[in-house]
Amino acid sequence: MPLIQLAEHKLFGGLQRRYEHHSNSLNCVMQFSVYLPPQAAKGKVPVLYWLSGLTCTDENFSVKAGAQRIAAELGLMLVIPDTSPRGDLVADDPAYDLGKGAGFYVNATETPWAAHYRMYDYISQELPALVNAHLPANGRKAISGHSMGGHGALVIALREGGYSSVSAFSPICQPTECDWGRKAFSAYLGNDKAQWLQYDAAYLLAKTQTTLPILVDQGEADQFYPAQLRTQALQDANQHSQSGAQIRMQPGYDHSYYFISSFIEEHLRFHARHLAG
Ligand SMILES: N[C@@H](CCC(=O)N[C@@H](CSC=O)C(=O)NCC(=O)O)C(=O)O
Repeated sequence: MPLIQLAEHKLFGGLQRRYEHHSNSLNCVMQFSVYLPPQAAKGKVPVLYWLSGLTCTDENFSVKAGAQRIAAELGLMLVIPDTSPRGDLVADDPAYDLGKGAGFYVNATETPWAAHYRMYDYISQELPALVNAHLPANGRKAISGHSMGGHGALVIALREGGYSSVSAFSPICQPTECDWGRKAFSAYLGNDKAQWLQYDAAYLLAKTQTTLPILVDQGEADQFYPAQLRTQALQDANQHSQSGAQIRMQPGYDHSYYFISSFIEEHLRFHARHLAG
């Protein structure tokens, strides 16, 4: 599928671009953003995929996180997808935590969602193939995200392999046991809780024997902590699996992009180290 370039801005010596394409997984037209660091003008570079949270598009992280200055220094390409399928033919819900803007990075099996809501396949398969085919990517990749996107990043990295590292800000760690997750998973996946567990980071981490480098930051003043995020479940799973994940509590920080912009540099340096290794 061809990529149509919608916008381009020079930024810290590199290029911030927005693309549109038809997605076979999602059966609709999608947009995503890319930051190409200056090094990408001369050769292929590693890629960090960023998954955003509820209500976001690709623009929230692009505009608010302040990631591009460090990505330019480190020679990291940033690929920033949308959070759900889009368009008039796509099912939606009036609530902010279901439907458009709330794809939860799962492959829906239930009506009316299954026709388009296949964000797991889109992020883990289709988008990397598209990036590798059309952009100067060197084949090495890492993944990160925030809240619903932190859940998506952890689940995809733990299930798929192939990522050098994973990190998350304020992830929904145990969606099978919180209101956001139970609502979305009932709608998208139905009532069989065995199906839900394949998208539960705490469950997956407890079972894993992975040596994948994992970094998680959680603000202690986050308005969704602990009820929706259930960080303790990830900490328990980490101890159980001895996976060596760094799960850091950050006093005073809330759930917002102010938190993300305070620690994004550390996350990018963490990923760059492992992408180079
Ligand atoms: N509108 C909702 C909360 C929506 C919200 O806080 N979204 C977060 C992600 S939450 C988990 O996935 C977000 O990133 N918002 C975009 C931004 O630019 O801040 C409510 O009122 O509770």
